[in-house]
Amino acid sequence: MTSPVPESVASVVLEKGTSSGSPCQYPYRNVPVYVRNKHLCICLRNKPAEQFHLWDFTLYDKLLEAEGKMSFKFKKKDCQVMLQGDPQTLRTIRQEVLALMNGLGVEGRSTRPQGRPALAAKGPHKPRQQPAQQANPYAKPSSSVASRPPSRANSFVSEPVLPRRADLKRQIDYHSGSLLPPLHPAKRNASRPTPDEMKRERERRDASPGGKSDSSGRSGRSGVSGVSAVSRPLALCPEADNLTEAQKKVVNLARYGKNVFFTGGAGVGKSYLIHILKSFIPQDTLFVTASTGLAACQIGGSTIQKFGGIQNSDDTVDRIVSSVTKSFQAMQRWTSAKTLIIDEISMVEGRFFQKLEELGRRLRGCHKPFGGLQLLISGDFLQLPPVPPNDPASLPAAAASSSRGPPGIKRSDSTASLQSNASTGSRRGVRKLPVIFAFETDAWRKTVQHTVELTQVFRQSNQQFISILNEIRFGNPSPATLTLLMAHARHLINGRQQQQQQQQGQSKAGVVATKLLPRRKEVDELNRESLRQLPGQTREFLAVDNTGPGGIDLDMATNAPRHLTLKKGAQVILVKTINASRHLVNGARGVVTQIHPKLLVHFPGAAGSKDHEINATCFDVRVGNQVVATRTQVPLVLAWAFTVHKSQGMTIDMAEVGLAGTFAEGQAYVALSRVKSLEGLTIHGVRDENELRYVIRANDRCLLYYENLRKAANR
Ligand SMILES: Nc1ncnc2c1ncn2[C@@H]1O[C@H](COP(=O)(O)OP(=O)(O)OP(=O)(O)O)[C@@H](O)[C@H]1O
Repeated sequence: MTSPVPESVASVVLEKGTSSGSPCQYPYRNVPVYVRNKHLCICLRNKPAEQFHLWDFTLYDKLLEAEGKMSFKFKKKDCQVMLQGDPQTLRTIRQEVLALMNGLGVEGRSTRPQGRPALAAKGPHKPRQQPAQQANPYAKPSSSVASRPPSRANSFVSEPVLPRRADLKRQIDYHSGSLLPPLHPAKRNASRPTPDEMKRERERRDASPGGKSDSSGRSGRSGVSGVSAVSRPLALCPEADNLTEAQKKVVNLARYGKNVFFTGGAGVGKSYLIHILKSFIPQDTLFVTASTGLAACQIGGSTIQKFGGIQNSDDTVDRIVSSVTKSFQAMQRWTSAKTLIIDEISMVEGRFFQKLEELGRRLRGCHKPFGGLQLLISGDFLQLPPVPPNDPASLPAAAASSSRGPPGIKRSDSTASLQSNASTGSRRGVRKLPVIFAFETDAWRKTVQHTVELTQVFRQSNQQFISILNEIRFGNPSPATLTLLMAHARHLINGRQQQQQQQQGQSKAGVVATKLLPRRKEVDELNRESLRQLPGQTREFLAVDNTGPGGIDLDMATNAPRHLTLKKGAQVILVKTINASRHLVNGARGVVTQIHPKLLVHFPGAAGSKDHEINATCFDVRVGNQVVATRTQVPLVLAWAFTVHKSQGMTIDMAEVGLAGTFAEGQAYVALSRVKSLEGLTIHGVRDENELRYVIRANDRCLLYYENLRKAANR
């Protein structure tokens, strides 16, 4: 029996079919809704509670979080329940219902549609029929179509099915807006160009002025290119109107089910694009992931390991397959996914990427790369590299047997890495292997069909600063750049200038520049010490965690701290967008102005001059559509200092970058590119231009990769 949820109150509309065929709606405002005794109960005023037995019905539920709406369709009773209320309440109700149905072994379906549920106008909802060609996930694929796995008693989700490319395309096109209706497969084939036509089209484009950079847009008019429809106007979300041509190209390739890698320097809008992609790809088959928990948190996804149900990425593929197939949920993710987004690919180790590709094929029972999953990959290989894996030869025998990399990887002979991760390794007596980037693997070559380079920088507007950062990205700063950067080095500033600079830094109502440092230990110490030195009382904020059945490490999976101590005057940064229209966005810097009775923070960049009250908010850890764990905490962290790794993906108003101890290629670039302007930047930890030159490093193989990319684009 499930415990009641008495505090769940929502506005309810019951829609019941009538004998005449037209449905009738019965609205009720703010009534208790809860799950009890295997029923979804709705307490109606002056009436017996409406009870929907979860055993009897096939249930299709829809949750529109942004609009605070959810609907359940009880197919056998020809009835729909539409709920409107606080998203958190709706989520709780939904989780209760689904958990109970799961326990009961009731069949149902969870969907997250793109549009509003047009419940009154339409007849009973019919789930889209999927082609029944599920492969046996337990067997190595011998052919693309295998037998269906035995159905599971405890399933509330219909049998997972293999996506077919044609269905995937149709679905993406359909959901992306009315402007792009589903194409008949025959028509699509008719419009698919032959290699000769493609060649002619390329020549035509190259001959036209500006044709190369504009391939996404005008080329489509000829109707010859494989992405011919790309010239159609986009009907996605309002932000899509602002997309650059290159960003639009990514969107259109994604709409056509292509595997795309979109890359570019810091601040070119890669994460922004992911939000756009999320707005039109069907949510029930889309999984948004990133290489690290923090990066995943920024785009509302999970880590790639979490998606794949991978406990230890050093394990062999055989071992991972055997553990994943024991987890129904992990299997369900692998088989129900049609599109997988991977952000911050630069930090995904090549051997692991190769394993993922094999896992995709084996677990989905399909010989195509990644088992036919559509991959949308984002990142910049000139930013932070992957952590080098352990050398199996230096591990104890048992561990070593599980760490051998998969075949199909082009061995790199050297990595000119500055990484002293070797030092971490050697501390434990474990050697590290040279890093292999994802783009160096066979899996990459087989999978990635299109690469789009985004070049327009949005984070910075000053052209001089943009070109300085570009030089740094490619590890090749000119003498003029080094001189200019050294002018921002703190130790060169005499006392008076330093004081002025501090005053400038603090002119924004007590907010000081955030220090970006290479190592976590220094960062923790600095934050602790700065807080200790502040006078006044402290107030503690403890997170309320729900780690879910998997016992997720919420420190890794969310940006919110388990334990936050604040004082009046503490430097803080918002780690979640709480009100975008008032610029209270993830990354906004502020200073605490009151801790009792309310927590007030002044954000100089926010709309309005008043201090803003900050309350605890819920951080969801999602795997695909499902919230698997939550942390409720005040969305702030101390911001005197941050690690460079943690800052990847952030925009920071004022930063003081500590370059001493920089250990990874691309690390200096990530740190320096967080600020919007040179005025917001101070550098320390380097004494002269030679030292500065030394820490600005880019990986040679990545440089070559981008050089080849440019050559190919210009060809
Ligand atoms: N087409 C666009 N129109 C307007 N603003 C944009 C556009 N694309 C990106 N931006 C803005 O540019 C800023 C940087 O974008 P974003 O964080 O997505 O860059 P990024 O490429 O992911 O950077 P990083 O590599 O540092 O993570 C954000 O404030 C974002 O809102």
